[in-house]
Amino acid sequence: MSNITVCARFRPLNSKEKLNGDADSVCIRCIDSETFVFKDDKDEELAFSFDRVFYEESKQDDVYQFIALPIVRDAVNAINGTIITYGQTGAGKTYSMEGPGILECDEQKQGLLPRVVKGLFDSLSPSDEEVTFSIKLSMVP
Ligand SMILES: Nc1ncnc2c1ncn2[C@@H]1O[C@H](COP(=O)(O)OP(=O)(O)OP(=O)(O)O)[C@@H](O)[C@H]1O
Repeated sequence: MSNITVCARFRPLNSKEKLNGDADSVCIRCIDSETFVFKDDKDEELAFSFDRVFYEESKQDDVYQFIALPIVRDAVNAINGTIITYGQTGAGKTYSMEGPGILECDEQKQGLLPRVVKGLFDSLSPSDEEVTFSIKLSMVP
């Protein structure tokens, strides 16, 4: 795998979209876990491939395991990593990064941020007394 991993994630339709009948106009068709087909307004189909495509039913933990866990493991060995979400408003960036609520939410729905913090502390080996870990956290709102 290259140094940069690029994934696509589709969120489920919300209740308003379902009421509007938007399910009929979904223009994405799954091919496999790396490729989807996008049907444009001229009904032309274009295939797009990524390192991984997370479809509507994907779990927060699937996203963590694939994207963030390798970065957490590297971070413990002093290798920098960055996770960036990109997409239009309402696409699910905050949900993927934080979950439905950063302070309280169902554990299964926790996003990358709380999982990374937990993963980081879980990865530190307390048995090796020769090694000192220093963790600094900064956030850009
Ligand atoms: N994978 C998902 N499963 C269930 N609900 C989701 C998912 N992704 C997003 N949502 C819901 O969709 C709505 C919009 O998501 P979110 O706020 O994360 O979008 P955003 O990309 O951060 O938007 P903005 O750029 O406007 O801040 C929220 O109500 C969120 O809970």
